[in-house]
Amino acid sequence: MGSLGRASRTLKPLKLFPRAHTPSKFGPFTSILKGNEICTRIGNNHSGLSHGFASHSRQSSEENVIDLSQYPTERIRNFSIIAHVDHGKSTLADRLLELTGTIKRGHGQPQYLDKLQVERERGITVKAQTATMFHKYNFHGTEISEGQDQPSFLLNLIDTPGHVDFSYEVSRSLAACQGALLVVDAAQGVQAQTVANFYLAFESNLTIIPVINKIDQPTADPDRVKAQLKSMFDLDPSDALLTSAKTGQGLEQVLPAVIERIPPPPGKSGSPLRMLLLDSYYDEYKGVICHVAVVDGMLHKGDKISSVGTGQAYEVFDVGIMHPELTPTGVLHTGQVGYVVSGMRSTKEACIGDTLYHSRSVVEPLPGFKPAKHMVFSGVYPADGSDFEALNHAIERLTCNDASVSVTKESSTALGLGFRCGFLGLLHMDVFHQRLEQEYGAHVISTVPTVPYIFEYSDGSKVQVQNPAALPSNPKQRVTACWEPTVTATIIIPSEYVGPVITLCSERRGQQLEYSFVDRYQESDLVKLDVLLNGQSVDAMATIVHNLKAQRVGRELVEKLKKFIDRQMFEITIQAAIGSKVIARETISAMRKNVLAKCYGGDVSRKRKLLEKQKEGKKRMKRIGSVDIPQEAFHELLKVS
Ligand SMILES: Nc1nc2c(ncn2[C@@H]2O[C@H](COP(=O)(O)OP(=O)(O)OP(=O)(O)O)[C@@H](O)[C@H]2O)c(=O)[nH]1
Repeated sequence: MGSLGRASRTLKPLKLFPRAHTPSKFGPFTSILKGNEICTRIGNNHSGLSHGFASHSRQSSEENVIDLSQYPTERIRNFSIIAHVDHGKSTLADRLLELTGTIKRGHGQPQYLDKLQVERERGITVKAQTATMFHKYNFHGTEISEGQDQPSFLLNLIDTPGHVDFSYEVSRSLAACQGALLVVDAAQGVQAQTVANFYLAFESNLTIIPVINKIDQPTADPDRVKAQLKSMFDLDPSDALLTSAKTGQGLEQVLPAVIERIPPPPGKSGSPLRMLLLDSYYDEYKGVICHVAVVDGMLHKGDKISSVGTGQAYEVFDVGIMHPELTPTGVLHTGQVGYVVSGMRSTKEACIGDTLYHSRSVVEPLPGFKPAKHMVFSGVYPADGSDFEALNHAIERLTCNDASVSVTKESSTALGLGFRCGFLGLLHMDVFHQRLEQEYGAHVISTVPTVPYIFEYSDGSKVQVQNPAALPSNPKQRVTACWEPTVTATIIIPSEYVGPVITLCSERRGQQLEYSFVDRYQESDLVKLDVLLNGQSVDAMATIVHNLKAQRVGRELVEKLKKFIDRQMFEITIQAAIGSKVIARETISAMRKNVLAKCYGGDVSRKRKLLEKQKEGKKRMKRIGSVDIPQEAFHELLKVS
């Protein structure tokens, strides 16, 4: 589809905040923002500082204060919060952290887990973040004897991004979870990323708890959203939690639902250690800090561990949980999610999806993650050619925290040495550039983004081209065929947007393969079935039926009516008709009133007169058609289909 223009994706407007500190170019800088309780650092070359926690682990005197041995797998729940963009994941995460006392209420920093500067400026989550919470809860209402405390649960919450460009973060997060809160905006309802994230969770066999959020909005329509959840995902509407992360309404149901409905992690504590490397980032002082999920076994500080991916061995210097900052615990048990510092110095050592295990044991590697699929490629060059090495260093550090970017070195006659980077989308590319600048002070020039093409040359060879410079200037001379990536997409939109969307698609050379209504209207042979009483159509009884069923329905209708309409002083004909064609008919004979009953004796002419009068009356009533139809007849008609 050609190189992608910026307009092809909706980017969130950049909210610019005054920058109190301008990072010196590629040099270290540290600024300290103070919240009510937690002091968070941000900075450029303390890449961990960009997460707000790397250099701010809790005091080592706190080590072992949290006794993780109290949390066997039955008392652990690992869950992600997934949703479409802006449906309130991070705000809900804030409330849960407050509810469990993990952060102070009114900590002064909304969307606490959105720690990157780029996240705060753009108001979107780009990195999944884990936080460990502790919550006392009476599971299944188990009886608790007097003086005995409610059992405490260890809950690992992973807040994930909503934008499609960061869905790699979502799929990695789900690998550490057994359940997910599927948050849906009560006014907007199910959106594109709700569907995509639902299927990610569904395919990972996670327990999905629907949370209809923002119920405080005047346009909230939770019933409509429940119906969507049922029709699109077959989620039971009665399972949905109704919340407002803004006002706090309904939040008290969330953690009980997490504990009751999501199963504990399935790992085996007696088996040799297996840890899944979920994420990593680089800290100037500690080296690479790995986020891990302990699938089996147990990890202690001082243990020797090895990587399946690289075969290298390390000693564990520090181990702990994110509560919500790095909190050393000295140990991690089966099912727990935490961090490990083991002296890895380069990003190449921390391969996301890798299995870490005790050096002398033999283990089956964990499945890991599918490699990221790069959709957009662009060249990244230092603005000043002499800064190539510094840029190299910065990109290496940043890719440690964003494993979904592919990087290869390249050179350009005009720009010198640089890198060709693959991204998951244009927003991803934009965010990567912004992070390079904000966290590493790198000033870069990026080339026009392009999708990967395939070219076939006259010698029969096929090459994937991610850089226009790789093509000969007159491709016609040597290129025999070329291919561009396409997708077969299903676009679901409200009818008022159909026109503009079709225009947009055709502008992008999209071909419309099929067009249909989601609520599945289809051409049908329908007829109006009239009910006539004494030849007069009763509009309230008319119905629209399929032509094939008309005969049967018509017959049933007239039979039912015959049972429910009382005999009257005149004959009643009941007919079912399609247009002028009568398809069923019944008759209710007249009641014969004995008008001569009081006529004792008397002459014949008087009796005849009375009978004539009766006949006239019947005719009049029949003509007017005032047939009394009891209420039940209408009810019974509803049952005919
Ligand atoms: N009225 C109302 N607004 C809410 C509620 N929850 C969140 N918001 C607002 O919705 C906006 C988006 O909230 P976030 O928590 O950042 O949403 P998110 O799903 O984490 O967004 P991404 O991470 O970018 O996908 C913010 O302005 C919140 O203040 C709610 O329950 N009611």
